[in-house]
Parts: sequence; C-alpha cells; structure tokens
Amino acid sequence: MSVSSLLQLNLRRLILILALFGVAVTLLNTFIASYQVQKQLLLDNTLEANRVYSSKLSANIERFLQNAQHQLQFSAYKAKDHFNNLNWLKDEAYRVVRQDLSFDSVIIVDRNNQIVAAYSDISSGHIAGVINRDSSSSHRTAPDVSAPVLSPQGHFFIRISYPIISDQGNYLGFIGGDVYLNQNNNLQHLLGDHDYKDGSYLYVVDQKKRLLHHHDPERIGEEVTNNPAIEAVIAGQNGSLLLTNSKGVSMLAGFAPVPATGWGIVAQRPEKEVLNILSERMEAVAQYTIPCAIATFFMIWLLARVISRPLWQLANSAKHMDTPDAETGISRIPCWYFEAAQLKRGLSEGISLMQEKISQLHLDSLTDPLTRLYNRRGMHKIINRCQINSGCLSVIALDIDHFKRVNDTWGHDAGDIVIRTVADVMRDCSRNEDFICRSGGEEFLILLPDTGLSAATGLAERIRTHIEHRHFEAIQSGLTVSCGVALWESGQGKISQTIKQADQALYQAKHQGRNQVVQVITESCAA
Ligand SMILES: Nc1nc2c(ncn2[C@@H]2O[C@H](COP(=O)(O)OP(=O)(O)OP(=O)(O)O)[C@@H](O)[C@H]2O)c(=O)[nH]1
Repeated sequence: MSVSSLLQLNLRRLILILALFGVAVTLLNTFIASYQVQKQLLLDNTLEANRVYSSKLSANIERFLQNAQHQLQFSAYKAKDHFNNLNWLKDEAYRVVRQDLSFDSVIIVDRNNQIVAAYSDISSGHIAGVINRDSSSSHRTAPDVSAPVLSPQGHFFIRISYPIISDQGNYLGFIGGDVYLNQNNNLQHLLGDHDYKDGSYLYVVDQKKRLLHHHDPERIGEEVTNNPAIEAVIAGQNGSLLLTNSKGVSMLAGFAPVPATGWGIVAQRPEKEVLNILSERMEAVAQYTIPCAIATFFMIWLLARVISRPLWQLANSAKHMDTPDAETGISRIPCWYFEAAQLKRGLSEGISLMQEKISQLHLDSLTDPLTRLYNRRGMHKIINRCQINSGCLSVIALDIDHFKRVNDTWGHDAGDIVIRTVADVMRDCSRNEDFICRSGGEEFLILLPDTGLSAATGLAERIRTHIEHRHFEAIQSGLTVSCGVALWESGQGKISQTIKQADQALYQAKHQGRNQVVQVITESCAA
C-alpha cells in the first residue's frame, strides 16, 4: 500500500479518527475530572481527619487534667486533717505518685512555700521545687495548671496543684503534682501513642509557641514562628488548613486548642503522601479504563468497517455500470441502513435507465427512424455477421415504382406514409429471422438466411402482389414495387457482390416494365 493511499481519507478512516478523537477526549476528561475530584476529596478528608484527631486528643488531655486535679483535690481534702503529721504527708505524696501514671513527682507545700513532703518517680529523682504558686496571689486558693516549666535538668514539665484548706477555711498550703513531658506517664501515652507510617504526626505547642511534644525530640522547646496553624490554635481556634512548615514541606494540618492549658495540638500529614495515594488511585482508574477504551475503539473500528462496506461495494459496482450484470451485482450488495439502501436504489434505477438509454441509442444507430427497419449501418452489421456463417443467404432488392410521382403529387408527408406502409407489408410477409433494411430513400433489402432462390423469389412475389392489391389511403390509389432476387452461398465470395447482383436484377425488373420480380439465376441451394 502506497503512502499516498494510506494518507487518503475515506469514510472508514474518518469514522476511526472521529472515534479515536472522541475516545481520547472522553478519557482525558474522565482522568482530569477524576483526578481533580479525588484530589479535593482526599485533601478535604485528610484535613478533616486531622482536625477531628487533634480535637479528640485535646478533649482527652482536658479529661486527663481534670482527673489529675480530682486526684489532688482528694489528697488535699485528706491532708488538711493530717497537715502536722509529716509521715502521713510523705506517705500521701508517695501514694499519689505511685497509684497510677498521672504524676512523675508530688510535693506538699505549707503556707510559707516550704516543701513539707515530696516524692519523685523519675530516674534522676529530683524535685523541681516550688514554682508558680505565689502565696500572695489572689489565686492561691484555686486549683491550678502551670505553664510548661523547664526543670534544672532541662526537661519540660507542668505542675497541677490544688490548695489545702482547713475546715475553718484557712489556707494551709497546696499539693502539687508534676507531669514531665518526656516521661513514661499518662500524658505522654496520650501524646505519643501514634502511628507515623503514613507520614502523619502531631505536635503540641504552648502559648509561647514552644514545642512541648514533637516526634523529633531534638525540637522540644524550640519556638516555632510563622506557622499559621500555630498562630490559629494558640488564639483558641479549632480548624484545618494547608500550610508550608518550617522545613518547606507542604502539610495538611488540623488543630485544636486545650482550653485548660492554652496549648495547641496540631496533627498533620505531608501533602505529598496524600498525592502519592492519589497517583496509585489514578493508576487503578487507568487499569480499569484503558482496556474498556481499547474495546470501545475496536468496536468502533468494526462498526466503521460494517458501515463503510456497502458504500465501498456500491462505489466499486458503479465503476462497472456499463456491464450487463451491473444491476444484478448491485442488487446483491447488502445495504442494512437507510442511507446505503437509498444509494443502492438510486444506483439501480440509474443503471437501468442508463442501460435502457444505451439500448435505445444502439437501436437508433442501427435503425431507420421512419420505418424502424435496419438502416445501412445495421445492414452492414448483419451482412458481416452472415458472412462468417456457413449456409446460404438470399437477397431481395425492392424499390417502389415511380415514387417521385407520389411525392410530387401528394407531398413528402404522404410519401413518408407510403414508405412506412410498404415497410409494414414487408415485415408482415417475412419471417422473424429475416432482416429487412431500408437501404435508400424508397429502396429496401431483405436478407433471408438459409433461404434458397425460389423461396426468396416466392416471398418477393408475395410482397409485390400484396402491395399491388393494396389501397394506399394517403395517395388515394395503389402503387407497385419491383424486386431483384439473388442468392449467396458460403465460399462463393462476398455478400456485397450478391447484393449488387440483386440490384442489377431490380434494375432489370424496372427496365422490363416494373411491378415484377427478376431473379439472378445461379447454382441454387436447397430451397
Ligand atoms: N417522401 C419521401 N420521399 C423520399 C424519401 N427518400 C427519397 N425520396 C424520394 O424518392 C424519389 C425517388 O425517385 P427516383 O429515384 O427518381 O425513382 P422513382 O421516381 O421511384 O422512379 P423509378 O425508381 O425509376 O420507378 C425522389 O423523389 C426522392 O426525393 C423519403 O424518405 N421520403
């Protein structure tokens, strides 16, 4: 197949190109729409999941702090009755630390801010000292959660304290429980119990934007600035947003404040991790879509073939419209849809009309329009055909006598009617297989295949007699004809020679007085 024929557009290729274009655009649209929708969905879901997670954690921390305060409240209530019993106070400090993992150390302080009892469960065993409760403060009698404090050992902790009030309502001191932010305690369990496999993590900041909890221990205590999530959460907001963190990584952050402490909890996940999931999903979409698209394209290719086939076949048949079996060929083409069927009908009608016209033209070219007898061209065709046949052929040359007088007397139109009537008589008297030709104005030739001289002469006589006794309406009278008859036998020479002989015999008949038949005597064939 040449390059130019490959580049040539046809219906099948046009349908295929259209289908390919349609399938590609649809696929692309599906992909883009699916990508955008899924991306937005994943981002929104992740943001919401982080917001919910940080809110839940915030509520748990609040509950933890309330529980811790309840514990201290109970101890303060008991301690008021034993405040002068140092052993009891030490046992109480020990009990509070050891009864669960709420506190890492406990101190009991008198009204002069002097520690009267203490117990620590952390490895270094230190006591952070009296902090954060100013005895002159108006808050001295209220329960309290301190801001994060850096211990002399460099560890952040908070102190939850509860005042000890005597039955008379006098302030005796307070009991304080320290919770270290890097120790094995309940608070740490709440913050640290997270799965970081998908890149998610959380951190906690205090009001000074310092990191109190972070999966990277090196960053604890670091002050974080220019982080919109931190700014929002320490302002007491609960929400989510897409941000770029201090390392330049795009993060999906959800945040919630802890009202009791003013802390902010931020749970976040790298956007890249979410987009990785999206890529995997899009690959899955492609895996489902592409085979379907290929199948669709294949179906369209098949359909294009089926649609274009009748048109191809009709076009090919139209190239051979002039052949006799063109119409049959077209009628066999299956046209299963309306337009092709219409085209087929149109072609069939066109072919039959054209063939009718061709036949008519062919007939017209061989016949004389006045008499519908063969003209000279038709006559030569017949002679050529007869020439190659074996057997014999008789020739009658016939001429209307004194026809000039008919024209002169009755006019040319009447002359035409006479010529037509003579032709009809010749047709009526001869056989179907005989050929009657109008060889000139009022001259005729009758070719009689396989007919001997006497039979031919008999026919000529019959015609002559018929005309002699006929009344011609157009000229209000009768007329006569003269005939010359000759015989041709195969191997004898040319038929044209025999025609000349018949003409000579006719001339002789005219010369002898007209209205007679003269035959050329040669060796006759069987009549
Ligand atoms: N009406 C009519 N006349 C024709 C036609 N063809 C030839 N003629 C006339 O036929 C006449 C032939 O005349 P001539 O050849 O002189 O022969 P004729 O008068 O028949 O005399 P003879 O043949 O000797 O008997 C002419 O007058 C032609 O004009 C035709 O188609 N129609």
